Amino acid sequence: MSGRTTAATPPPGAAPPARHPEAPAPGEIIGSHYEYCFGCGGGVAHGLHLQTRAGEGVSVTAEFQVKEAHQGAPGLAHGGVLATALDETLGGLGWLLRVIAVTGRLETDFVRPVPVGAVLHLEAEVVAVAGRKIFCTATGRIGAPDGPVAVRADALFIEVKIDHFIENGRKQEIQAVLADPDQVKVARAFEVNP
Ligand SMILES: CCCCCCCC(=O)SCCNC(=O)CCNC(=O)[C@H](O)C(C)(C)COP(=O)(O)OP(=O)(O)OC[C@H]1O[C@@H](n2cnc3c(N)ncnc32)[C@H](O)[C@@H]1OP(=O)(O)O
Repeated sequence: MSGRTTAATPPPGAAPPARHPEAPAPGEIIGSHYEYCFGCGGGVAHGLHLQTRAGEGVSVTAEFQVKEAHQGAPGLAHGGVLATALDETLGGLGWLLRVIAVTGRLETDFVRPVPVGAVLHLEAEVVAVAGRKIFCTATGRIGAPDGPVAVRADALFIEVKIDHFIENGRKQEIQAVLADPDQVKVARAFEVNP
């Protein structure tokens, strides 16, 4: 964490995270959760195409190659795109806990500019859990897993039920997903999490 006390800082009494027994093994790729997700979907031409991998404990890693379509300033990644990369990597932590969770708060530090063509090596971990609240942190390093830190974030994810998406998403996309047995299977597997 960044050392500040904010809404993304675990309260006293928050529990350490517990890796779910059915979590993907360390090193295993966590597949895209939705083909049209801007962060990880293969169906989005200018998306980030992040491929997240389970790590040790309750952690994940991912790589993001910055493309021309991701620029803000000439030759540099847009800050919002970098925040998306952090957000998507953090979103992968739900697979380690086997809960469905969405971003409630994302506090981002931009430490170094990230050039087009660079590979951002991301890692995220859950710091603590308090009821439905999942406190987590992420870092993005340039060029290598031990490269210079370019971005970091503290975040609060909130556990939700599948209804969060069914009730709020645009009907045509929801109907398409519900008609896909593979997607329904993934979502239901999370719902029976004890
Ligand atoms: C499937 C995985 C996809 C992964 C993709 C990558 C991650 C994403 O980008 S997800 C998309 C972006 N996020 C969203 O769209 C979420 C939009 N927000 C919401 O839907 C709601 O505000 C939601 C669900 C987060 C919380 O609402 P609700 O379920 O009613 O819970 P609510 O009772 O308000 O809050 C629960 C607790 O969280 C706290 N909380 C909620 N939001 C915040 C916040 N922004 N800051 C601090 N605390 C918060 C509340 O204070 C409360 O705490 P306590 O239990 O101690 O009183």
